[in-house]
Amino acid sequence: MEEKVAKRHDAELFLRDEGSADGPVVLFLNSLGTDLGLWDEVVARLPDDLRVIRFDMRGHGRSSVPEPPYTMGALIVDAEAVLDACGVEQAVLVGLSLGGMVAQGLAAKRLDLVRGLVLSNTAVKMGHPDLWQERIAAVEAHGMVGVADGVLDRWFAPGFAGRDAWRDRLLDASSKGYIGGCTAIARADMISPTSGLRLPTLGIAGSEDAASPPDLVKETVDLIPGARFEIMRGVGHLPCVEDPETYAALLTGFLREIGHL
Ligand SMILES: O=C(O)CCC(=O)CC(=O)O
Repeated sequence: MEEKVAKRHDAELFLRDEGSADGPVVLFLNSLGTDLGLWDEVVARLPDDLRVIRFDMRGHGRSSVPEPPYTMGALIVDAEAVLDACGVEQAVLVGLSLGGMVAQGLAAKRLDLVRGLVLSNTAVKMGHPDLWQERIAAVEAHGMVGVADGVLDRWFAPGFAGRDAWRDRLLDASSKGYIGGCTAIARADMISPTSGLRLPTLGIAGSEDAASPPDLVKETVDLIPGARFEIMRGVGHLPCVEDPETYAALLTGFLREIGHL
C-alpha cells in the first residue's frame, strides 16, 4: 500500500494506492463530510487482483483545505490529477453523492480515462441552492455540530449501530472544507454532460436515502443508455457503510460484467 499526495496549484490531495499493482484500477470518490475511510469496509471485501485508489476530496480528510468556494470544475481536475499521479490510463470510477457528481464530470471531460461508472446515491443536481446556503450559514454559525444530527438522519437508516462513531467523524471534519463542498454542489448541474455519456454504468440507491432518494438516482442513471440500476434495501445515504457486503457484491458483479475483472 502506498500513501502519497497529488499536487494541484492550490491543493495537495492525499491518496492511497493499494491492491495489485498490475490489476484493473478502481478509483473511489468520497461524499461531502467524509474521507477515503468511507470505503474501508467495501475495499476489504473486494477481490485481491484489483488496484484500488482512493483519495480525500479537497477540504476533507488529510487533503489541503483551500478557502471556499470550491467549484465542480476544480474537483474534477483534482480527480484527474490523482489518476495522473498514479500513472493510471483507465479506471472504473465509484463515486458517492458529491463524489458521484465529480465522477460524472470526469467521465464527460476525460472519457478516455474511464472504463465504467458506479453512480451511488447521487444525481445530476442535488438540492436547491437556498438549501445549501442555509446549511452553509448553520456551519458558519455553529460549526459541524450545527448540521450533524440532520446529516446523520440522512446518512443512515434508523437503528444503524455505527451512528455515534460516524457522528464523531463528522464533527472532526473541517467546517471550511465542508462549506467548500456545499458550494460545489449548490452550483452544479450535471444534466448536459451526463446526458451525453455512453459507457457502462451502474446506479446504486438506498431505499431509506433522504438526501438522494432512489427516484432521483434512477432519473440520473437513466440518462445513460444501458445503465443498470439497483436499490439496496434498509439503508440510507451511505450504503457502503451500512451494508458493505451487498455494496461490494454489486460492485464486483459490475466489474465482472464489463470485463474489468
Ligand atoms: O453527501 C453528499 O456528498 C451530498 C449530499 C449531502 O449533503 C448528504 C446530506 O448530508 O444530506
